Amino acid sequence: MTEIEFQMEVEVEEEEELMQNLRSKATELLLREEYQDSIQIYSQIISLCHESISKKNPNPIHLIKLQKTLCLAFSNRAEARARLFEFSEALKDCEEALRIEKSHFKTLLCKGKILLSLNRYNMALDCFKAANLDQQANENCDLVNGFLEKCKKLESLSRTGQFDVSGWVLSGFRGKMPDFAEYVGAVEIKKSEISGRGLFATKNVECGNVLVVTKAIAVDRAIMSQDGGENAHLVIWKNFVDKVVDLSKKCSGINDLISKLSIGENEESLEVPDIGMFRPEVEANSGISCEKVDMGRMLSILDVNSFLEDAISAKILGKNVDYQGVGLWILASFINHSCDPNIRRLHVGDYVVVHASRDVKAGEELTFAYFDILSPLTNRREMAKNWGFRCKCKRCKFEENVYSKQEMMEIEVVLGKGLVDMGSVVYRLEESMKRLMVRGKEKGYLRASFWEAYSKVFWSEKLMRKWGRKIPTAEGMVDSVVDVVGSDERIVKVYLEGLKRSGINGVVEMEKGMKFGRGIYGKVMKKQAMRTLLQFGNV
Ligand SMILES: C[S@@+](CC[C@H](N)C(=O)[O-])C[C@H]1O[C@@H](n2cnc3c(N)ncnc32)[C@H](O)[C@@H]1O
Repeated sequence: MTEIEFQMEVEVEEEEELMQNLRSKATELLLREEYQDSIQIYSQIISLCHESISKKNPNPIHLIKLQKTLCLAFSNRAEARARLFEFSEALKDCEEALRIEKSHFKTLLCKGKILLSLNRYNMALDCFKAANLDQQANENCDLVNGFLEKCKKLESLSRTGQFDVSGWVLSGFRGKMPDFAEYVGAVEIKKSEISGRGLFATKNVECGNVLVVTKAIAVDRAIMSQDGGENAHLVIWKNFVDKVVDLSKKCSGINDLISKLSIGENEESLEVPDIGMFRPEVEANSGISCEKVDMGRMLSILDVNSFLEDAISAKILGKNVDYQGVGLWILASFINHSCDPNIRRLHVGDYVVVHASRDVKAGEELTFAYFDILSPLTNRREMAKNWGFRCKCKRCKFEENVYSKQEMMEIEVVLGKGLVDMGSVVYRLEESMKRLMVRGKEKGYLRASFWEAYSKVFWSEKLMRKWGRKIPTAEGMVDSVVDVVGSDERIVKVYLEGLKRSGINGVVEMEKGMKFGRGIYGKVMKKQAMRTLLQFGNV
């Protein structure tokens, strides 16, 4: 061996030792979940490898070792970056690793998982299929097969929208939560007559059909103690805001989407985004966001667009009624409120499922209720005010008009006092509607507003004995209210109680009950599960 050759061998040995030390350090940091620091060390390894490879005449065996080290460093840096939601950078690292070793098992798994997070189910499937051809797949058979199955299922769900939570509901919400994928059905975003932009149906939609399924950008939840009060709400809100801000800083795609949301002012001048950008399989901007987050604007956006998971979600998650959650579901944020809505939302895990709560015609704006709409106009105005707007829906416009009549005002005042015979409130309202010639849908509007009075009468045998003959039947009242506000558990329960009392329990009546159930839960729930949730009798 010449002096030069000896010198080169020493250098190679020293370099290999240095690499080995760096690799151990980076792996340790990765395992300790100190991703940022591990990224730095992997970057150092990558630079060292590039330097050595670019030297003239490297020893072929050493070159192979360097390529292996480089491939692994790219792969591990991708893993760390993916953990930090730096998906675009992570994908670039995966490409570099796969350029060196086309079928690098670990990298293919990492790339597949990133693509799954980005809702690109088909491309993820290709990655896991390629990984399955590698020798290492034999030792990781269950893992790879699990991913392959998951991709196929999510791809099919995102294409067909045929979600089903029945099994989970029937198991009492125990066991594995059903799989959900992003789904964008027959909808588009357009200018709305209500305010700014809104979501619209592009086809006729049957009651219960799923229109959108989308995952929260961030959500925070807690079980409220009895005396938790204001403080507990503030803690949830703060955690939620922190999560959104953190994500916006890390991912420019998310930051871009959030910046399209309304701050509740000048909505008419806002850009109308193409629905295509919300579809799964679409390449989103997943780069690192360099922009600083404007906290004032962010807080206004979250104030206007975040939703509380409502009571049914608590039921769906099997938690108690003190359970509270707040989240941001971007596509759902384009949906306006109406007191005459045609869709409902159901929360399952981090997903919100939006479905038609009655039959919808192509071109109709899709609206859901931001707050309890089975309440009088004055209360609804108050709730809309808390949301920062004055409701411009058809029902509010009609009721504002009717309330100029003294007798209607008086009925609302009496209802507000509470301690009156609710039968007399219902009777007065029905008589006033006759006198004022209120008909059809408008009757439903007012009955929905005075729901509290109607339901108290229908639930009380005593009041029914006294007023039953003078007021409409429970079935008639339910039909006209569902016609305007869509289904609601409280309405269906009154309907079922009415059937029980009258002893009518026929197929037609139960079919109708099922249709109401589909309006509440959507077609994600089959008959048996719906019966359980609504506590249908022996149907
Ligand atoms: C979640 S955003 C709905 C989408 C919004 N229109 C947009 O263009 O981004 C909520 C905001 O929409 C407006 N909005 C929603 N429903 C409304 C209604 N019924 N009447 C008036 N404004 C409404 C209010 O400004 C509210 O703060």
